[in-house]
Amino acid sequence: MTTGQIRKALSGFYYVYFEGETYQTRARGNFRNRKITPLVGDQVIFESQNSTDGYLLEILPRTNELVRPPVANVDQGIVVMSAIEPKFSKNLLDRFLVTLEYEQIQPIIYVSKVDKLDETAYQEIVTIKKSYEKIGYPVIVPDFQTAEQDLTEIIRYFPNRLSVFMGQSGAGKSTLLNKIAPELNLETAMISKHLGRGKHTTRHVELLPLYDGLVADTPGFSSIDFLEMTATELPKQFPEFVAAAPACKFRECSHRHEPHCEVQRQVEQGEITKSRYDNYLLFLEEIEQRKPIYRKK
Ligand SMILES: Nc1nc2c(ncn2[C@@H]2O[C@H](COP(=O)(O)OP(=O)(O)OP(=O)(O)O)[C@@H](O)[C@H]2O)c(=O)[nH]1
Ligand SMILES: [Zn+2]
Repeated sequence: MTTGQIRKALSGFYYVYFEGETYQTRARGNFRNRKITPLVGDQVIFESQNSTDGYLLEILPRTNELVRPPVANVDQGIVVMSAIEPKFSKNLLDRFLVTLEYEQIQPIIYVSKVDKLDETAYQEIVTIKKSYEKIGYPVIVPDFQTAEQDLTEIIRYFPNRLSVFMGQSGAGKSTLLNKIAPELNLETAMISKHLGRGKHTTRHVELLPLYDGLVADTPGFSSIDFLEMTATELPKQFPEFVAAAPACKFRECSHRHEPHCEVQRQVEQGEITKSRYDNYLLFLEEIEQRKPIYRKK
């Protein structure tokens, strides 16, 4: 018995990596009955006499699991946001960030297509970068003058981590990944949207080695609804609210109507970015409206 990691799942087989070797395994019958589906990224206990006839015996506890792509134990999400075409959306960015925080995945923000901006629009992106860095998020914006992609800045986040790229369609995910690792030739693999569309392609995910880390060859969710999060969990996904909350008068402050709310005070003072707070209110409303509403007639 050995502990390894599932790096690929295909047609009922799980490919487990252990010390430089890959073992083809299946889930044991009694294992399947427990209704746990093994996921790529899982740390597993397996047994194998050779490289093709192994069995999965147990899945070790996960830190998280994504549905799209189906990957467990994700360490970081590279959120690719295009500066233009499609237009930069703080609403979308905050959706990604909230979801990643909820899954305990470290976000890295990368802004693409800045070479298409004029000086004024570029400065707006720089302002946005500063406001998110103040919260604690790494934001990578390529240099305007040279339009050089400073890849070293992003590459240093890869070692020893499992990364998933995400961002809306056309944001530049495959373009970026191909620049980072041309040898992976991900052009086709990353185009997830084409997979489900009538082509008889089996949807599968694979973890590929990249700069001493791993990257999922399929990008993450492109649009997000907060299906599981509750209204009380939402403010906990905004690090700057979490930092301010101990100074709120009420312990479970929703930072909305309560008096002596530190979050609202910091928004008024300009210490917390207004757009973050406005998006928080929008998301809160979305979560609340998800529940059935009973109205008196
Ligand atoms: N000028 C410029 N164009 C870019 C940049 N990044 C991506 N593009 C272009 O934007 C388009 C979309 O880029 P992709 O890399 O396919 O985007 P994607 O996020 O993988 O898109 P989906 O596959 O739809 O999810 C392509 O035509 C790219 O050439 C950039 O930094 N600058
Ligand atoms: Zn408050």
